[in-house]
Amino acid sequence: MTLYSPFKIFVVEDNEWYGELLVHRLSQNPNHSVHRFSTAQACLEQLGEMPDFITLDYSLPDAKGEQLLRQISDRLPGTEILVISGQEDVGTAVRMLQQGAYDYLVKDGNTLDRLWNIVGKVEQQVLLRRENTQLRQQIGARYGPGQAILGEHLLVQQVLTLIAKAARTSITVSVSGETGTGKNLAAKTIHFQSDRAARPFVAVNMAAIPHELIDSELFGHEKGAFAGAVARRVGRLEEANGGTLFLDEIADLDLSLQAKLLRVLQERKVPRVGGSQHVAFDVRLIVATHRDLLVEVQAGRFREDLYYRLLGLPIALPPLRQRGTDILLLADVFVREFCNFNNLPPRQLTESARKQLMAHTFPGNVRELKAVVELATVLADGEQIQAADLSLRSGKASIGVCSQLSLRDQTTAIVQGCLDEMGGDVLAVAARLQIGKSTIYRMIQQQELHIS
Ligand SMILES: Nc1ncnc2c1ncn2[C@@H]1O[C@H](COP(=O)(O)OP(=O)(O)OP(=O)(O)O)[C@@H](O)[C@H]1O
Repeated sequence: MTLYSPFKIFVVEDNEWYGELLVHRLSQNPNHSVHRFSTAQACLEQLGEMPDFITLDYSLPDAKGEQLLRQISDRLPGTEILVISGQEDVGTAVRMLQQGAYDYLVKDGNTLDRLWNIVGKVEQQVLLRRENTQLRQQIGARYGPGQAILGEHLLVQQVLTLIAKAARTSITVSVSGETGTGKNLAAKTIHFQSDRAARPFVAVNMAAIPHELIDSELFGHEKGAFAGAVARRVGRLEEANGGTLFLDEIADLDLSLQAKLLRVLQERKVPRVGGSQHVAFDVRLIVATHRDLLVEVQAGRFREDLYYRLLGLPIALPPLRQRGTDILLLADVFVREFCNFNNLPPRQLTESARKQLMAHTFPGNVRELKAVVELATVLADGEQIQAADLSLRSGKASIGVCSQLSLRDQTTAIVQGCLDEMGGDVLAVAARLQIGKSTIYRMIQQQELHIS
C-alpha cells in the first residue's frame, strides 16, 4: 500500500437497495474503492484485501453484528468499523462501542451525511498513518546496512559488525570516540536497525543542558514540584519508552545525578521530581562520550558502579586519521551529495587535493572533512576541486596568538569572538571552528562563554 493507494471501503449490508445507496454515496469520492457484501461470510472471505474502513449492518442473515465485529477486529485490528443499525438501542450501541466499533449510526434521514463525515475523518487518520509508515521506512532505509556509516577500513567494518550485533538485542551500548567521529550516527543506526525502530529515539546531550535542569529533563516533574514547574512534564526517559534513549556526553553528568540514574536504571522505574509515583519504563540505553570514562572513574568524577552499569557493549569509533583511504571515499560521497542537494553540476577532487586530504590529521574528524569538502565545492571554479580550495587547518594557531595568555584563555577568546560574530549560533560556530558543539555548550554552562 502506498500513500496514494485508494481508500478501500467494505459495505456489509444485506438490504440490496440500502446497500447500493451507501455504495453510491461513498463512491462519490474518486479516491474511494467501495465493495458491497450482503453476508458476513462473503465479507470475511475478502478480508485479505485489507479494507481501510467497514460499514457493518447490525443484523445480517448469517451473523450478529457483535460476532462479525469481533472476528474482523481480531484479524484487522487497524481497520475502523462503523456499525449501522435499523433500530435505536442504546444498550447495543454501548456494547458495540465497547467492543471497539468506531461509531454507531441508526438508519434515518441523516445517515448518509453523518456517514460521509465519519469516512472523511477516518480517511484523514489513515492518510496520516500511511505517511508515518512511509517516513519510518525512509528513515529505516537511511540507517540500513551500508547506508549511513560509510567506510571500508577494517576498523570501520569492525564497528559496523558490532552495531549489527548490538541492534539484535536491547543491550546497553557505550560509544566512545573523538569529536566528529560519528557517535551520534552510530546511536541512530543501532536504533533504526533494531526492532525498536518504530518507537521513539530520544537524544539528550548532558553538556547542552544546565545542571539544575537535567533532573527534570531526564525524569520529568509534577506540577508545582519547584518554582516554575507550572505544568506536569514527562521526562525524556519516559518519552523514550519502548524505544532508545541516547545520553550524549554522559561524562558531564554530575555525581548526584549519576547516583539517581543508577538507581533508576536498576529499578527500571522513573520517579518524577516532586511526585510519589514511580513509572515503569522499557528503554534501550546508548551512552556516548568523547572522554575516557575509565580515566573519569579513576579521577573520582564518575561513579564506578554506574560505569559498569553503562559499559554494556562498548563501541570505539576510530579517529578519521586512522581510517586510511576512507578519507577519500567519504570526501567523494560528501562532494556528490552536496552537489545533488544544491543542484550543482558534478564536481571532482583533483589528485593534488586528494593528496592534501590524505596528509591532513583531521582533529575534527568526519565533521571536519565534510565541512572542508563542502566549502571547497562552493569555492571551486569549474568542475575540478583544487588543493587550494581546501581550507585545512595547519595545526598552528594563526589568529590572536598572545604569549601572555594561557592556551585555555586563547581558546575561549577565539570561540567567544566567533560566537559574537555569528550571532550566538552554537552549531554554526562548531562547524566553523570544527569543534564539538558539546564543547561550546559546556563552556557556556561553565560561564566561560556568554551569548549576548
Ligand atoms: N562513517 C561515516 N560515514 C558518513 N558520515 C559520517 C560518518 N561518521 C560521521 N559522519 C558524519 O559526520 C558528522 C558528525 O557525526 P556525529 O555528529 O555522529 O559525530 P559525534 O561523534 O557524535 O560528534 P560530537 O562528539 O561532536 O557529538 C555528521 O554529519 C555525520 O553524519
